[in-house]
Amino acid sequence: MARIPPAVAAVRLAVRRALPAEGLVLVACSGGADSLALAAAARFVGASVGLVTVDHALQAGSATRATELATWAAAAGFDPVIVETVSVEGRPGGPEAAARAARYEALGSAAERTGAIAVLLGHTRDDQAETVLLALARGAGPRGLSGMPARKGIFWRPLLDVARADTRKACAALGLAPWEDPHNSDPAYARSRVRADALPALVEALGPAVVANLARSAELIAADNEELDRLAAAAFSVNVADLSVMSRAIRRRVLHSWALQLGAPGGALSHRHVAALDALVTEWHGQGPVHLPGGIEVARDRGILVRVP
Ligand SMILES: Nc1ncnc2c1ncn2[C@@H]1O[C@H](COP(=O)(O)OP(=O)(O)OP(=O)(O)O)[C@@H](O)[C@H]1O
Repeated sequence: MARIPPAVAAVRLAVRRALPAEGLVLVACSGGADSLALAAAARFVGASVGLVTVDHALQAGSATRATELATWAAAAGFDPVIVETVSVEGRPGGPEAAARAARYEALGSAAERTGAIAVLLGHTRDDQAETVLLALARGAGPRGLSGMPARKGIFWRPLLDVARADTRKACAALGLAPWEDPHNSDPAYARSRVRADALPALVEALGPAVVANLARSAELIAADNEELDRLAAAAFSVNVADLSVMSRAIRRRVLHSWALQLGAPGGALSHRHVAALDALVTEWHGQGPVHLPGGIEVARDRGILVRVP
């Protein structure tokens, strides 16, 4: 029997560890090397595996590419095979954020329609290391430094421990020709520059373990972060007397989650906003209301934090 190429074996092992014993899973496949290698491995190890590809209709030829991928998937035995065409226009944020939001929405609705228990995403260890570096560079707190979770709801990332080089090698070994997204090498994006320059420079200076080590830091921080979130949820209060006796770490989490509950958009809510809320508790000198994103105002009124109507 022919020996299985190590990269193919590595991807299959990671997928085998993540997949449930039964139930439909959908692979979210862009046609890029990561999600193509993921799809091939899931098809090999999984009992019931479908494939969904999203056409954002932003690049020339995207519909043809989606059709070609769907044709391959059907021939390879994925069932169901779904092409979701989404409209990115008229959504808030930049084009990248809009495309991402539309994509996750379409993937979620495909899962709902088909009764799939999970949607598998192809993020690799390298993606995780890039995410952590970007988070460090913008001064993120533990939440950002936790990187991408291996599971969040129906979205699972089985390849977070797999090197990107292995997904490429696996595709080559299986005779699959991945699509190269021009966005990924466009230096206009910070992530592309991290991928092309910053991370390779760190590897050059500090050795190849840097990538796995950054990903491991994310995992360690994520575990602590989750525990702090649990403690904050249990201690939740907007009463100044209660807030004053909490540790800073817990109090700021309580204030952050309250701001989200009030409807402040998570993406726009920054460290600065939470610090201003914190000052209502710890540096009180009769200051005016704190302005949060989303037009929300919060003030301190007789020992309680309140939303200003
Ligand atoms: N057009 C697409 N159709 C289906 N799945 C996709 C598509 N684009 C990306 N994905 C899925 O998302 C994974 C990550 O892709 P990519 O890195 O391009 O997205 P991202 O914007 O970084 O995602 P995230 O918002 O999760 O960080 C892919 O491996 C694949 O599983």
